[in-house]
Amino acid sequence: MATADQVKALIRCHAAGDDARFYAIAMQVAAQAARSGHSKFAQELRELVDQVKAKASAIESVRGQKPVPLAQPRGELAGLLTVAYPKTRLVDMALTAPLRARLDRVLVEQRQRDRIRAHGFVPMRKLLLIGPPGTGKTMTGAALAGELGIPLFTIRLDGLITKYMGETAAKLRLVFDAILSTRGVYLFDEFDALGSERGSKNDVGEIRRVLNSFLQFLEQDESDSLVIGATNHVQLLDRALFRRFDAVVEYTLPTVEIAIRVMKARLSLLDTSGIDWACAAKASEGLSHAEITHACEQAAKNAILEQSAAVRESELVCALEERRGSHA
Ligand SMILES: Nc1ncnc2c1ncn2[C@@H]1O[C@H](COP(=O)(O)OP(=O)(O)OP(=O)(O)O)[C@@H](O)[C@H]1O
Repeated sequence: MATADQVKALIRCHAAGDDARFYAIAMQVAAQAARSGHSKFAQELRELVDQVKAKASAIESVRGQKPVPLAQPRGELAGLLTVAYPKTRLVDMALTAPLRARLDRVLVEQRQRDRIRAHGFVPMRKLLLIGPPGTGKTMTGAALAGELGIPLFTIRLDGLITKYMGETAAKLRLVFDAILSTRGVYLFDEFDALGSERGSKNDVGEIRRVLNSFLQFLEQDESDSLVIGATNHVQLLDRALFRRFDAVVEYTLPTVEIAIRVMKARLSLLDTSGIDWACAAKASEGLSHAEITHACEQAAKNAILEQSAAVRESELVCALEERRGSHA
């Protein structure tokens, strides 16, 4: 039977979340019980520990929260990709219900990808995010990586094209090799650089070639990574690109409700009891999530510099209007 010390140690391990030690002590108790002739109790205890351990490990792998070894792009890849390990979650974003549902669906399919594949289907993993600047496309890449506990690799295509003029297709191959070998969220930001016909006449030929190789790589890619293209200029994109993605997800400027959520979240550490949110939302009309966030930060800093814990509505409205003024 368990000694008083063992019971106390079990409680301490439980409080500290030290599962490994908790199971070890439980097994010690089982061994002692067996030695003292309580073999039925010992057997039951061992089985119980095995069951609980198996359940905990299944939950961990479904959540995809097993620690991912730190991946750091090396050699040539280092100039093409930047890596981050975001802690961002979808709850950190103010999202409309339909957008949230679409992103949740991506996560569900990712978390259950083995089951989906076992039945001969392919989980959703190639996403094209479209919409105006500052509406959360990049943040979505970070949130999906944060939710799945995998690294976020960012590839700036415009940089890739200008920096490696003439050899971009070969560089893209390196990126797609990485996509296959290291599971992560791969975000091709400023994606329109591939679909657009901007730049000098010489660039156009190069961009076409790169676009074609990109489409080929994307089509052949059967990895476990998420490949995300994000663009502010959907009208510039070649329609051929759309078909290669599993889903096209649209981002828009915030509704009144979403604007209020963005402001409340950004100012949550300060006293906002004096703010009429409907009035602040009116002043934020036409602004993106990013611009509203910046205006909140400005109003918050003003309050801090004035040694006040409260953000005044007039300060916030003024900061929002200043941002709107810079649109004109
Ligand atoms: N849905 C959102 N909820 C909360 N904050 C947001 C949201 N969208 C954007 N933001 C804020 O705006 C910042 C910039 O957003 P983000 O870079 O994701 O926009 P984007 O659509 O990728 O813009 P760009 O095309 O200019 O890169 C974020 O870091 C965050 O502070």
